[in-house]
Amino acid sequence: MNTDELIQKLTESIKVTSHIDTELFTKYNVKRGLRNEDHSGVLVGLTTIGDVVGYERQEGAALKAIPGKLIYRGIDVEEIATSIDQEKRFGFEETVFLLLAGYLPSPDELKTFNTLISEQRSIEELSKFSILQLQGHDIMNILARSVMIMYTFDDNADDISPENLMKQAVSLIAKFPTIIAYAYHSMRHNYHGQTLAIRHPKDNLSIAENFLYMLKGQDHYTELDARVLDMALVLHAEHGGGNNSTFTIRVTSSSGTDTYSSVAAAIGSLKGPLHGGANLQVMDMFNHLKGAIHNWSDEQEIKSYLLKILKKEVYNRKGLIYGIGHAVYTISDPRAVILRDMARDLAHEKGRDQEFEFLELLEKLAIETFMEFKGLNVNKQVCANVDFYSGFVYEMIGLPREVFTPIFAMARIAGWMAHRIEELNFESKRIIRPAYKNVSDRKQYLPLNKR
Ligand SMILES: CC(=O)SCCNC(=O)CCNC(=O)[C@H](O)C(C)(C)COP(=O)(O)OP(=O)(O)OC[C@H]1O[C@@H](n2cnc3c(N)ncnc32)[C@H](O)[C@@H]1OP(=O)(O)O
Ligand SMILES: O=C([O-])CC(=O)C(=O)O
Repeated sequence: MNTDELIQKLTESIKVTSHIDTELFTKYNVKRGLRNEDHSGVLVGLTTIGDVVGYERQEGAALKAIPGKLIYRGIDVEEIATSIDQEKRFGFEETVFLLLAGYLPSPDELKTFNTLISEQRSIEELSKFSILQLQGHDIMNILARSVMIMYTFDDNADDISPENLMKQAVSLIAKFPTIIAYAYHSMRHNYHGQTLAIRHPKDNLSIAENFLYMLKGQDHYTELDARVLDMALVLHAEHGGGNNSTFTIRVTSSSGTDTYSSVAAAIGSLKGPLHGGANLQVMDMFNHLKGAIHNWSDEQEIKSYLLKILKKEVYNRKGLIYGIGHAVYTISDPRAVILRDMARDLAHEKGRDQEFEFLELLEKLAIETFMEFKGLNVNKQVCANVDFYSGFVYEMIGLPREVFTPIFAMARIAGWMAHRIEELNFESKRIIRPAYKNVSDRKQYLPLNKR
């Protein structure tokens, strides 16, 4: 047997080794995906950071779907969004402070915090050149590797004392935009023959402005672009302990591992197309649908195509409509509602109303088609999630698709670090170690000469 044949044989074994009867989950009362029958999540922890609300639990009755709410440290994110919008100021730094400290900063605290972030943006020369040398097209992957490089250059990398954790949190939050901008330019230079532009971060700019500056250069972004990005960062900063990447940070932190290993793991989780990577998938799907649908306002044509997607007959044959559905939200994801309004206004300004109307119609028809397709098999209402409009918004402010998911990480690093700090510091902490029931048959060991 040659090695290719062996790989083939090993691959075929997956059908057998990975087969587990679905009814066994019911038999042993195993909650698939840590989810209850009614789709609500199995309670695995307590937190004081984010609260994600999509339904009400009524005594002795089924869950009641309600419009989604997202709360950061007790404060409704919609209130934060409204306030920064009305006051025409940047809100991500304040949000980060709120998530890390548990309260809103005073003007003086915010000013000092902005200075602290500014001071921490630069990457030491050695790490910078190591990052620039990293090969690869995927910036999420480069970001994860860059974070591991930071471990090498941190003299206190393994110190998990509260003070050091807070210092590492601020440093990572400040450096993520720099790393992402460098990684993007390096990728562009290496693979697309473009000029290698390595800008020093600028003081006195908000995180959103500095990222746009580092990515696009002076005079290549507007005040509105920066405000839109800032709002997106505020909306993506935190989402409770149960989302896949934050749970990853909590699981890895509970083993006592270092910050960089834990954050790299979370980046890997967020990249997944069912999680943060969906913002890219939505745009790919949208671009496909723009070509595949002849009449962008023909509801019948659109619905029959979406049905084919769900039946795995067209597009990538995965059967998923990206940007639709959520583990917690039912009637609405509050972030998608805000991003949809932003997308509408921006599309108007950029002369892309027709595309926006098509995307908005897709949202409505995807939900209808999904409910009709699933019929009685799904006892849950679905809605557009945060990823449905974000890519379109980023595209309109001139951001390249390669940074869509990294922007999510640039915001979520705040929530991740708040959860890591909580996981390592609450009194009743314990290593996260659930159980798996083994459902295989016992077999006798056969000596090599008898096989
Ligand atoms: C930042 C974020 O992570 S937001 C989520 C981003 N991800 C996406 O947009 C990808 C598309 N959406 C999905 O895959 C899902 O809705 C998820 C992963 C977000 C949530 O999945 P689940 O927790 O399984 O959702 P839920 O319990 O509501 O699923 C009910 C059923 O509908 C299916 N379903 C849910 N959403 C979709 C969708 N968009 N397209 C097709 N089928 C879907 C599920 O696979 C599940 O099918 P099953 O009963 O045959 O197993
Ligand atoms: O909560 C989830 O499962 C996914 C999500 O929306 C997020 O992490 O922002």
